[in-house]
Amino acid sequence: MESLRWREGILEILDQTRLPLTIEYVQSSDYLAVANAIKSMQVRGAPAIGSAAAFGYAMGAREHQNLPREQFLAEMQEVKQVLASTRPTAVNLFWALDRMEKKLLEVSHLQPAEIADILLEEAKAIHQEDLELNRRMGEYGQQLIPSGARILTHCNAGALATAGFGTALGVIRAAHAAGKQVQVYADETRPLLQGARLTAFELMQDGIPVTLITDNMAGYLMRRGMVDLVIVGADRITANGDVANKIGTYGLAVLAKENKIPFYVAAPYSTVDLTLASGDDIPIEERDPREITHICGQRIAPEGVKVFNPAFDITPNYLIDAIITEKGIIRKPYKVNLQKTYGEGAK
Ligand SMILES: CSC[C@H]1O[C@H](OP(=O)(O)O)[C@H](O)[C@@H]1O
Repeated sequence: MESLRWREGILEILDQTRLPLTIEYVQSSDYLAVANAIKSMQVRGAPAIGSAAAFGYAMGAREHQNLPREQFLAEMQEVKQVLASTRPTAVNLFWALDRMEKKLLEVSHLQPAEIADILLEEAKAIHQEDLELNRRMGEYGQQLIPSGARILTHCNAGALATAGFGTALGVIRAAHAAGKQVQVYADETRPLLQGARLTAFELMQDGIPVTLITDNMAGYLMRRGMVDLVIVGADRITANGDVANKIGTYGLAVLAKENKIPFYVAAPYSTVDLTLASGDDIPIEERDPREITHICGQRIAPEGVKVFNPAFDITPNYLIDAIITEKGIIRKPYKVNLQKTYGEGAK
């Protein structure tokens, strides 16, 4: 099951708002449709958002390819701005758009139609690269997974959040494939239930033992010695190793520290943002109050109740035991080791 796929000139997006009950690919015919799919979370998950935006940018180029070059280039700035305005926290969105714009500028001397073809190939390359990175990350990360491990995870950092295989779930898949008999506790992850709807779905499809719990049960399991490690994804990792991830991640990290349980983050280079010094600098998306007052369209809270709905939180670096990447396992001191791995001049 792919979060998105390019089929005969059309971007098909798996509508994750309808999973797991309905498996439906929606066809996005233009970049505005892709922007709406990102904003409405039909496609979600940091790397998947990056891929979708890359294809959206390429589709924008195709839509405008009959314009004179100067007008074409001007329109492409609007395309980038619309896609960049969809969600603020996952840096993969901006990483992908910057990479697409860089490619555009490299070939801006060509005819718009030629540029559009080149941009489509770049979007395909971003998508394929993410899949390859996830598999590499999985191989490195599974070295941290003892046989028989009972793993707690939060939200969905699986194939549905990426171009395939997953980041945190990619590590779990690789451990399972290596014969390590892992079992997973999946936080349901209020308010949008990515854990209940997506992670449980993915792991059951793969035959990986998964038990669904509510978010407020995590502490109970950890204190009772039912969890050997926690592994989550990320939406942005800053230069000092602070991590933005789905709301509730910070609480899990505190509970893990309190119970002396290893806490791991899995993410590719496109999630690392060395331009930000710390997690305090990461914009945190606030979403529609209806995501909290309603479930499946059914009101569960009083009309008019005040709501606060931050979609992410920040886990400070001292609570993170290792960051699993496609280049290996990164440990403290994160500022030094992230710079060494991803900074200027890194190999
Ligand atoms: C592999 S990154 C997945 C990451 O994205 C999720 O957020 P959302 O579902 O709102 O896009 C969550 O933070 C996951 O850890």
